[in-house]
Amino acid sequence: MRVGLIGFGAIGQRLARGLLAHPQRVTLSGVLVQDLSEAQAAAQDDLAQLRPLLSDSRDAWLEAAPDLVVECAGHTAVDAHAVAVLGAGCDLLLVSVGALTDDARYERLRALAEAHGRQVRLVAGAVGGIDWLTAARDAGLREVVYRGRKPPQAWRGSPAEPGRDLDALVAPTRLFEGSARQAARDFPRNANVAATVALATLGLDQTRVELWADPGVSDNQHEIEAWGEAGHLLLRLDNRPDPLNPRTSLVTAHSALRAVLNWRAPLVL
Ligand SMILES: NC(=O)C1=CN([C@@H]2O[C@H](COP(=O)(O)OP(=O)(O)OC[C@H]3O[C@@H](n4cnc5c(N)ncnc54)[C@H](OP(=O)(O)O)[C@@H]3O)[C@@H](O)[C@H]2O)C=CC1
Ligand SMILES: O=C([O-])CC(=O)C(=O)O
Repeated sequence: MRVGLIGFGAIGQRLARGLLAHPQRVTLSGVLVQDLSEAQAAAQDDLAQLRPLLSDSRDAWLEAAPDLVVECAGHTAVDAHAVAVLGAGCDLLLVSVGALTDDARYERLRALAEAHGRQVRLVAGAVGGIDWLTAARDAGLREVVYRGRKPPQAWRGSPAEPGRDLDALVAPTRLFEGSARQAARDFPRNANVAATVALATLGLDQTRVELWADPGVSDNQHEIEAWGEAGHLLLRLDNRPDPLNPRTSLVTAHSALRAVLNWRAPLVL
């Protein structure tokens, strides 16, 4: 299977490294980047072999004929490239799940995938339990809450920063309380998982979200609680941040890698 990537940041680099470790199962067809010289500089050591595969031209990158494209670049990249990728006949794995808080975009991508006989899949990413949640949804769910808790510096550059000295926080501070739709829209680099949990369960408007900056934690904590006919789920993950981008959990790239390797595997777990 030929796999193309969009984005070569923390997730893209870690995922590329993982794909290169499975040459018998996947071939990296190309990496679409925004800033070519920055990407060339990032492609060091074991990633140096990727330099010829980096491209800032979507047409040239698509000419390498990926079967599957993994988006790991952000909401604006979904906006810019998802339609063209599906139009070119590729499957699409989205990491920036929060981009689907736009209902029109969601429906457009779904319809395009259907028209081309392709699939859009959403990565589980930084969270777990999505299998239980989707099964419990079919059994009947009443209430779902997602709580995200990260160190203060992980919220830099987000709407929580203006008017707040993140470095001076001495106690856990709630930055947001509301719907998953609003959380994922307002915090596009921190709350994609709010959209993932919501899309797997009660939907973007019925799933409740709290986001916290907590000077007492060093991991990215994700807590999911759900009540329904199938029972009660209480799940907490203490995710190591990716050193390249501390607002992103290190496991996210591995979740994308697992999804790619499972795409056509004869036996999947
Ligand atoms: N589902 C999940 O569990 C998670 C989802 N995410 C999502 O994944 C995204 C990527 O995360 P991460 O790798 O840590 O972020 P990084 O900021 O480390 O890397 C993103 C890279 O994508 C590049 N980029 C941005 N727009 C485009 C574009 N249109 N075409 C090509 N490249 C582009 C950026 O370039 P530049 O620096 O020039 O902007 C940057 O190099 C996040 O923005 C978030 O939306 C993140 C964590 C968890
Ligand atoms: O990686 C994480 O911990 C979660 C994250 O940033 C997101 O959902 O956007």
